[in-house]
Amino acid sequence: MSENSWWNRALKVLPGGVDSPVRAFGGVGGQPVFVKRADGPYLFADDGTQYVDFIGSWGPMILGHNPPEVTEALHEQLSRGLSFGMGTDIEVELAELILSKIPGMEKLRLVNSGTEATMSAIRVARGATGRNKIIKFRGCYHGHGDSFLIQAGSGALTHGAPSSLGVTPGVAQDTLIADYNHLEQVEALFAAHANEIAAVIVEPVAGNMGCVPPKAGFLEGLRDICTKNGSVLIFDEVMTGFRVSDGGAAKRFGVHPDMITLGKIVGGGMPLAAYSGKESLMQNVSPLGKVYQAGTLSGNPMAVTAGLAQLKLLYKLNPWEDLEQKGVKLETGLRKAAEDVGTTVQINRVGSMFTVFFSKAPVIDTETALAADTKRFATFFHEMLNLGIFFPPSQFETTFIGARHSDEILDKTLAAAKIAFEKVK
Ligand SMILES: Cc1ncc(COP(=O)(O)O)c(C=O)c1O
Ligand SMILES: NCC(=O)CCC(=O)O
Repeated sequence: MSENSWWNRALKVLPGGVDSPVRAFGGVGGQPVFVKRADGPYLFADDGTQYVDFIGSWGPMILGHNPPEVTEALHEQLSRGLSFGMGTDIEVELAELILSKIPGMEKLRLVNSGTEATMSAIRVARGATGRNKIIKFRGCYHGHGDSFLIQAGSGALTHGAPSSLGVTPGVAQDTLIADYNHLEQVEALFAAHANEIAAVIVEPVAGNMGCVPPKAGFLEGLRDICTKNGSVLIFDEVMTGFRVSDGGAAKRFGVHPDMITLGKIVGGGMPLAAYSGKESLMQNVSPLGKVYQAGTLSGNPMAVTAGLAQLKLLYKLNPWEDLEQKGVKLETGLRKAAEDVGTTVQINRVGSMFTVFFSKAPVIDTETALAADTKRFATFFHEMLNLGIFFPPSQFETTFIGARHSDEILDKTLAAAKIAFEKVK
């Protein structure tokens, strides 16, 4: 590696060489890949190497890279201008489309990242209830807002810093923690903090400690507890929205929260996210109400164009059943490949989200996720990468299947996995 390689140059100017920790290969070692371009199901590194992309920009690229419908819409919008700082017809169209698809949501506000969406949602919940505390789950990740960097998942878990420095004790004391899938802990927190809890925020399918599905009754139980206690139930669907069904996790599981945050897919690969809620909650948002939230680039026309074009294409193609079948094929195939070489793995999957855990026991919460063998995962990851298959570089992330992962690609992935499992054994 030359002194003047991009990685060496990056290390000199970007902390850890990256703009987001999960890109640094901290959980698997080795040097991160620099990507030059992407097309359909593939990423191309700056040295020209082609990889099958199972990261999908960490979720957004459910239809693969550069669908012509999205690219053409962006070219057209580009000729009209990049940002206006005023309302647009397309933001209204996007809001109408989202609200027509996501059950129970009556109003939304567009923002630039999932982090902004969740930060704003809890502000609304606090404003509406006049209460300060929230409950979040250990190993769930809701972006990097201060209130959420307590026992957080994703890069925080991967890099061994689930609770970040720089979050004041004053903020931290208002975030109560329970274990995912452990309703009794939520009940205990409500018993100990009656009338203090503004909101419970949850990833309806956890994706940031690896993929961990909700146990039967868990989401329903949260719904009941929040209703009983006058607390706001927030589904953070930044990852699951438009992915686990055509109406996200709320529709897939038939449980209806009071607020839903969206990101990733909703922006089609551009910086766009949203928080949504019942009218009674969203009427608190400024300028209608007294909860302030704003943004110079919120509803940016380029981002809205990408999001709108991808969502329209998504509903036209209706890929969810096909994604489920691809998921089944990968899950069964991976399980068989592991069995064939005599290695034990746990494969958790919900629709097109899955994680291969190098673990002997089922993974149902953070404790069991952390019991996985991250060294074996690292070997598996690098073997797959060498064979041209790019899985997320951490045991505690979710692998995303996309509509452009053809049968042939899935077969190639399974063949690679068998070789990789053999090496890990
Ligand atoms: C469930 C969930 N919520 C929130 C976020 C934060 O979104 P962003 O990275 O766009 O700030 C993420 C991913 O990063 C996520 O997976
Ligand atoms: N599952 C984790 C993410 O999607 C986060 C991506 C990032 O922070 O770069």
